[in-house]
Amino acid sequence: MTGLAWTPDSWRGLPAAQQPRYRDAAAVDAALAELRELPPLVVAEEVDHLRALIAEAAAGKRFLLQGGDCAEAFADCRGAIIQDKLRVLLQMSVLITHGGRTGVIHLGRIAGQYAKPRSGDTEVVDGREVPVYRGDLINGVDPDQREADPRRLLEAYHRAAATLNHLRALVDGGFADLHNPEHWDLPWSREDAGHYLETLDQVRASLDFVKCLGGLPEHLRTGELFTSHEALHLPFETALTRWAPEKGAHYNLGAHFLWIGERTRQLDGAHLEYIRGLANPIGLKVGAAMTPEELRQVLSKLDPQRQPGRLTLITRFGAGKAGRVLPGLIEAARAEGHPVLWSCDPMHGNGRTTAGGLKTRAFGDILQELREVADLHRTHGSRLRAVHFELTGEPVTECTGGVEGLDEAGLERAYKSGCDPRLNRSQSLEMAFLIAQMMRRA
Ligand SMILES: O=C[C@H](O)[C@H](O)COP(=O)(O)O
Ligand SMILES: C=C(OP(=O)(O)O)C(=O)O
Repeated sequence: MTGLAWTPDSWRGLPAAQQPRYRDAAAVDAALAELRELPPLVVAEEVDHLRALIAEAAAGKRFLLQGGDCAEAFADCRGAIIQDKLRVLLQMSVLITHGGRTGVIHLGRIAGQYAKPRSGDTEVVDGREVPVYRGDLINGVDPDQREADPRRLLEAYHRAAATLNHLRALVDGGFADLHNPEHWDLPWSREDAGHYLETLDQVRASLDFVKCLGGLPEHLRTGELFTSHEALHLPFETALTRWAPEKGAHYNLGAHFLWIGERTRQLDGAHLEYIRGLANPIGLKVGAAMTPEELRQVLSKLDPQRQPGRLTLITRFGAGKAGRVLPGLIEAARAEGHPVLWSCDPMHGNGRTTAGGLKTRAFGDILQELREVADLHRTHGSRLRAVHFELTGEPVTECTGGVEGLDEAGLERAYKSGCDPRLNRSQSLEMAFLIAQMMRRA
């Protein structure tokens, strides 16, 4: 699996973008040494299982739903918040399953999504220039806590472990049971819910029917949940990388799935070097600047064996831009024979800042990109079998639009994200209804 001369440390010495600068190098080394000894958060068997499921999605037999916070906050490592995140993913999953007549893989941006790449090194808060917030793994969102702090490396591990422990308990304890009525309280009035109610009634009827037949088999009843985060902080990720002797391969066992972001995917950079040797299924963000030739080179680096389930290409172009770029990329992947899973992240190309300085995204732009990308795949003989969203189960006000008609003036009401705006629960569910409709029509 590993390429020539790859080791978990072979990225060192290559240019590594977006790495924090710490003042106390000895404290970083001590934290990393401790991390290397701590138990892994996931096991290689689960990772292999996810890779097999992703291979099925790429072959059109499943659908991958990846979603969660932009930047998980340590302070949000709380039962109710974790439960809300799981609930919204599961609700979306049921709608997509129903609409697409397909099994859904649940992949949270959760239990480790603590590091953020940023456009600049500093920002101005209340008239003061401070280092930019890079995620709780590195510094604090509070402008007085912006120095990179090595103690956060261990804190991140422990918060991720606690989050994952709670998620596993919820799933094992039946919270993920599709029949559970608590999943089905919609956040809208009957009027607002409009024609979604009809779909919901059909979903309910289907679940009742299955119940009459004796219920779903065990493996379908408790939805599995996998974890993912951006592999950004390379020393941290390396410390969570383990040799699995029974598999003869290296795995990052800090999450089931890791991805490389748009800002760190340089061909000769440290991030691609690090990730290429892992046995995990991996993702790569693909922005509008990616050329077919560059994609060919990336594919041969990350998936030389053309392994099903290995690579998910997560496009993030912005509404109105996919038509110019995507057909060439689809053709390049096909010509090279890579069995990639195509995913659409309609969030990261659609950000803008309001006059009042809040980062937001419009529900309409997000939906437009999703529709454009799905159509382009269809017309170019490819298939979109995955989506990637920044979302939360909480009633935040960060993105505009949706059934509730949130406008810019309403954003300040409950704006919580430390970095980019997320779909709230209502907007996430509406998006799932619309994805389900799209799939049914297709
Ligand atoms: O989530 C993605 C990036 O971290 C984020 O969009 C960067 O935001 P910035 O341009 O404000 O730094
Ligand atoms: C930073 C992210 O995305 P991108 O690399 O696509 O900008 C992200 O998904 O958190």
